Amino acid sequence: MIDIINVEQTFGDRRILKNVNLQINKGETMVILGASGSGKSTLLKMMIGLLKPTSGKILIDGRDITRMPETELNEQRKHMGMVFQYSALFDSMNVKENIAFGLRMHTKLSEPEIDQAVKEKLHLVGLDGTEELMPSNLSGGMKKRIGLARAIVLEPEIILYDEPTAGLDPIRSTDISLLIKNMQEKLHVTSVVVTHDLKSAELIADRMAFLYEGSFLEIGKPSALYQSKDPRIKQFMNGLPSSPDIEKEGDE
Ligand SMILES: Nc1ncnc2c1ncn2[C@@H]1O[C@H](COP(=O)(O)OP(=O)(O)OP(=O)(O)O)[C@@H](O)[C@H]1O
Repeated sequence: MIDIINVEQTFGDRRILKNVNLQINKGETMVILGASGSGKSTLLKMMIGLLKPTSGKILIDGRDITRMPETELNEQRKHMGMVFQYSALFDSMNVKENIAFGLRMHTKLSEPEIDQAVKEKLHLVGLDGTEELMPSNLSGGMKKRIGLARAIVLEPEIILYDEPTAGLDPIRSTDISLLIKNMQEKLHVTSVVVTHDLKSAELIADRMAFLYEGSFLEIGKPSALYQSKDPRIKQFMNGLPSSPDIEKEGDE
């Protein structure tokens, strides 16, 4: 379980996250929604220990990663996979080496075992036989899939996704969302997905959390967000243009 307790983040004099609390249960898919700049990626970076909060705690299975020494944090990260917004593949490595990277870093698997693990993960993401391709020869959707294969290669208990469907056309976006769902069903991982893609969120979320200017306004089943009376949530869920009146109304 991931337990975010009273987390605050300031950059200079800007308070980006304000007293954030969120519990993510084992095996669930939590989707974090919110407008650009609301602090979603900042929170995700904290969950994998890339950024330390200004104050507060982040417990993973009861252990506070914000206070862990680097060696222990690295150990913890082996149980976590991250899918980055722009795939973040190594351009000079082929698909196999990109996926095998974590295995070479963190395990002592033999070459045939690595081959087998890469093959299995490529099969899971529907890209059998692409081991020798270079990232420059892959479409955006394929790169996302390879990013996903790389994130699951160490069979993590937690997968964090930063905008997994960003930059994809609607059909590819649905493909990736279904893949995330499929992965969830097969691997029973705990997933945290940051997105503004509502269609994708609906397909994959067990629960949703709506971040607004650094605070959660609502955390609950998707229906709770769709039925919310808060004008700031209604506006986002209905894709309405921003209006100063809505912000004023929401602050009352
Ligand atoms: N290292 C940093 N130093 C200073 N400001 C930062 C830093 N990282 C993020 N910010 C600021 O914090 C705010 C929240 O950024 P964040 O990337 O978390 O938002 P987001 O909700 O993920 O947005 P988007 O959906 O556009 O990716 C932004 O105003 C951003 O400029």
